[in-house]
Amino acid sequence: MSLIVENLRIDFGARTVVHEVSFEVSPGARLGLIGESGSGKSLTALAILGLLPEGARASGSIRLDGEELLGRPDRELAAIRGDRIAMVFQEPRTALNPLRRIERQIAEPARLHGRLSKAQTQVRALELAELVGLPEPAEMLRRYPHELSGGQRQRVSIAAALSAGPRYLLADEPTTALDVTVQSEILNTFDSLVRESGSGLVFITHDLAVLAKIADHAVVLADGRVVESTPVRALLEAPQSELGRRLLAAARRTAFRPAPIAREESTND
Ligand SMILES: Nc1ncnc2c1ncn2[C@@H]1O[C@H](COP(=O)(O)OP(=O)(O)OP(=O)(O)O)[C@@H](O)[C@H]1O
Repeated sequence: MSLIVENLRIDFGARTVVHEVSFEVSPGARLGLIGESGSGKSLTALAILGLLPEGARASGSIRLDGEELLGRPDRELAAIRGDRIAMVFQEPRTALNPLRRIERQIAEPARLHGRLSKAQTQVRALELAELVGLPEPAEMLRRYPHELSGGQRQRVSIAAALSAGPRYLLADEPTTALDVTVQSEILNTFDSLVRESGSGLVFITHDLAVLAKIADHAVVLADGRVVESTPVRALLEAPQSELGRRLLAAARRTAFRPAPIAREESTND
């Protein structure tokens, strides 16, 4: 049982943006995809979900518990999304439907995949809202996304992603769009929930300090290529790639910088 990405390549016409990327994650394992902006992290995650943008062509292999996903019709991939693999996106504002109450969005994957009655759905939504730390959860469930803060919206996205109990969870920089004080709280909530759920995690980030909190294994991407694949501890102690060394130096600078400066940089991100 695992999610295996093998020699994944993504092209836009004649331009190759992801080159022969391979990694594997099993339920309960925590893998981080780390690289600078434009290195192909998001496209790799979108390829796994079958959600690549128009014009992108993927080749290689993506196997979910033994089944090939690449080339599967969208109808079949849609049945897998949210159920066996779920994703938390960078920007919760766009990930949520503005016209639906929070309760419906949180429980949507569980309901869609046919596991719960209406009454059970309501109970599950409340349970998840409490789990992800939404304040006054019963009242929050009646609101619409625009009536929540960015951090609260991201908590809703995390609850929705975990709702159907997916075996694998992809998270694309789920805290970068948030204020720095909210970031670490949400990261902690996310971390403990994923641990409890036992889902396999693919966590995307450009920040080694964040990666160190959440992942056990790191796949370092530069210009769409894997330049290092190693336990996070080894990456923190002795990075083997040039990019690994740069990411470590950047993480050390952030860690020793006074808080107000770090906050200013983070909101400009
Ligand atoms: N729709 C598109 N059409 C053409 N090129 C694209 C498209 N989407 C992404 N790319 C290119 O593919 C490359 C990888 O993009 P991707 O979004 O995966 O990077 P990333 O590592 O997730 O970056 P970031 O950290 O900024 O989100 C980039 O060079 C980008 O310009």
